This record gives sequence, structure tokens and C-alpha cells, in this order.
Amino acid sequence: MIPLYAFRDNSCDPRKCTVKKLERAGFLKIFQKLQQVPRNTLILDPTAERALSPADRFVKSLTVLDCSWEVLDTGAISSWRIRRALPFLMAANPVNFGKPCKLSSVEAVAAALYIMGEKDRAKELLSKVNWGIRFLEVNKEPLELYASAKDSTEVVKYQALFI
Ligand SMILES: C[S@@+](CC[C@H](N)C(=O)[O-])C[C@H]1O[C@@H](n2cnc3c(N)ncnc32)[C@H](O)[C@@H]1O
Repeated sequence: MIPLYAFRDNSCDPRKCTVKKLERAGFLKIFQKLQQVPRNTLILDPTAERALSPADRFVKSLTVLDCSWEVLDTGAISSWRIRRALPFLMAANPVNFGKPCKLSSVEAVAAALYIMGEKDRAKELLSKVNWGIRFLEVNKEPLELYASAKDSTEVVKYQALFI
């Protein structure tokens, strides 16, 4: 099982925060300072050049950047070596419903786990928010295809089918 972390800067509404729910349920650990984030973790970064793929499943841990989209500063994490963007997926959360690639933290972590082969854990995570199962329903076809890919190049090839 890949250990899960979140860097949380308190810029988004704590009442709507999806990682706090995951922390309470024991799924992940929250760091309040960027310096606490392990250097060998895989960071989920929507601006990264490389797409996440099943080839990433041997990473030491997975970290999501939990902050508001308005203040997301990916420059601050540019010195972390392993950064990945998720391939094309549709948000199903109430704030960004139907928007491509603008996933909530729980959707992003669940999608990454699903693609890396931890499908049951992804479903468990999504069961903690009441719209979580909708994310899987909306993205079932692309998620299955991405999870069957060999590497990042193949994931990028598959995503062209959905854009
Ligand atoms: C900007 S925060 C928004 C969090 C939201 N307020 C919540 O409570 O869920 C979402 C985080 O999920 C990850 N994420 C979302 N969409 C992504 C994508 N297309 N590729 C990679 N990571 C993504 C990133 O770490 C991003 O910083």
C-alpha cells in the first residue's frame, strides 16, 4: 500500500476540505509545512510534464497539494523530482462538476491509486464523500484504460480518445 500524504496550506474552506475527512478516517497524513514533505514522494501536480501511469506504482509515497485553486503555486514544489499530472478525467465534485482535470484532492488521490492498481482503496477513499461514487461512474472508461497502460506515453496516447 502506498503511504498517502497531503500538504495543506489552509487556503481552502476547512468545512469543504476533502483531505481533512480522509485524515480523520485514517487514510492519510497532513503536513502543514512544505519542508515536511518527503523529497522522494510523488507529488500530484496538474502542471507537471509527465502523466501518472501504472509504471509509477513503486513510488515510496503519494502527496496531494491541498490548497485552493486560486493560490496553487506549483513553482514552490519545482525542486521535488517526482511530479505527475493526472491524465484527462472529469471532476464530479460539487464545486467543479464537469470540469476536466480540475479534481478535488480526494478525486485526485483516488484516481492516482486506481491507475496504479489500488482500485479497492481508491473506492474506499471515495466512499468518504457523498458524491465520490459518481466520480468513478463518470470516469469508469478512461480510468480502466489508463490502469491498463504500460507507461506514461501510453497513458497520453489513451487520453486523446477522451479529450
Ligand atoms: C488545488 S487542490 C483543491 C482542493 C479542494 N479544495 C479540496 O478540498 O479537495 C486539488 C489538488 O489535487 C491534485 N490534483 C487535482 N487535479 C489534478 C490533476 N489534473 N493532475 C494532478 N493533480 C491534480 C493537486 O495536488 C491539486 O493541488
